[in-house]
Amino acid sequence: MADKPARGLADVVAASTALSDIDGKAGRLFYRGYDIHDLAGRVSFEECVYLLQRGKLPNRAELDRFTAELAANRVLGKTVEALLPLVAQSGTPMEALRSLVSVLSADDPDAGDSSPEANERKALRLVAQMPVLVARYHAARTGTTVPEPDPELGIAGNFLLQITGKRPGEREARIFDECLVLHADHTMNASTFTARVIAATLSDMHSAITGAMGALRGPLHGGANEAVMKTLQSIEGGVDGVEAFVRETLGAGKKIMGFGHRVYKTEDPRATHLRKLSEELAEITGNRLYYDMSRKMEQVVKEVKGLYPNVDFYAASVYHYLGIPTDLFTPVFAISRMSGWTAHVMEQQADNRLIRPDSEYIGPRGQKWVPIDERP
Ligand SMILES: CC(=O)SCCNC(=O)CCNC(=O)[C@H](O)C(C)(C)COP(=O)(O)OP(=O)(O)OC[C@H]1O[C@@H](n2cnc3c(N)ncnc32)[C@H](O)[C@@H]1OP(=O)(O)O
Ligand SMILES: O=C([O-])CC(=O)C(=O)O
Repeated sequence: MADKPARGLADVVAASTALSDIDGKAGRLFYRGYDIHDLAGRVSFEECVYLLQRGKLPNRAELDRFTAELAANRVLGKTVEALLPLVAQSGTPMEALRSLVSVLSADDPDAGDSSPEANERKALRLVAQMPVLVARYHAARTGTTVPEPDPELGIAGNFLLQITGKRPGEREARIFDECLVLHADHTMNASTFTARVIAATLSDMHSAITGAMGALRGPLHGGANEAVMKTLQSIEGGVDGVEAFVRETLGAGKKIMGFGHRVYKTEDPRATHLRKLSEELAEITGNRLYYDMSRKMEQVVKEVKGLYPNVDFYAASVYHYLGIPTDLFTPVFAISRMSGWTAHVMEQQADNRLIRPDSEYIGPRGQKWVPIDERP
């Protein structure tokens, strides 16, 4: 007989990883041993991708080569190009993009090859393609065209350029770059676990990433950033309406998106940075509304329920201030997390064993089969 399951696998150690580590009590996060507080604002997203996928921080020459390879792979193949206009008319962005990510494998020159070398190339391509895919998807659904990438800009700057149609200010590009670094990896979160389960059957990289996209979409995971923005926009009376909204919502036993975390029992260290970035953008844009509402909401939720904001909470106002449409917030999360997912797939397959836990049977036993015509 199986043991009682840990509900939601809480506290179960499901894999070994050298990619990231969390101290939930102290509110600390590390990528390959580097404290997120040391990386945020200091390394570019490209350096962070290299760190996760290749195992070390790159030196100048390595980074230049890697950046050039990423830029060379910012293209979509003919199958995705053909399907984009059709898929862009359907469902939500995450549903459409999940399907399109799956289609990327049709044009991948390494399709059918899951060797470590092929996986490394696929991992780089997926990180390079994802921002272009989101921008092209957005253009297809709005009937606009995407500006050519600017060779002077990195992944973050080019994404803002392609989504807003305007060259971002230097500070805005750096702020978004920092957001991508902050979201890159996070131990055994639901989407990463999904990717590893798929990878552990020795399936292919694109299958694992497609599954991860599906898991990220839900509002209990990456979908929360979009939900936070919608919540802020739904509150009447701006800052003055926040307290009543929070008390009413929590009083009714409902959740407020962007708060709480399975692992952090204190402030999520990424929220510390995102709060500062939100405040800075409130100043730059001259629009403090969503930052001030967020501060108030944070204070009241803490007072009433003792919960802290997670990564999705201040990411919402930051992305809004950067001019990103609300329904693309979760795709933006995927642009960043692609680096972690792909690295986890490679790590899983480098030392693989099928992931197949047990279950506790709670149904009836001793049932007797009855012919179909005699069943009540
Ligand atoms: C990138 C990310 O994935 S970060 C997380 C993004 N998700 C969200 O922001 C959604 C809102 N938050 C939540 O739903 C949860 O905090 C999760 C899903 C993140 C973590 O879930 P779990 O560890 O399973 O905690 P669980 O949902 O059981 O919550 C424990 C208690 O705190 C309460 N709680 C947790 N989060 C919240 C919240 N955001 N609002 C109100 N109450 C909450 C629960 O109602 C529960 O209370 P109870 O013991 O009185 O019933
Ligand atoms: O770790 C988790 O459960 C969710 C999270 O914060 C993330 O994926 O960044």
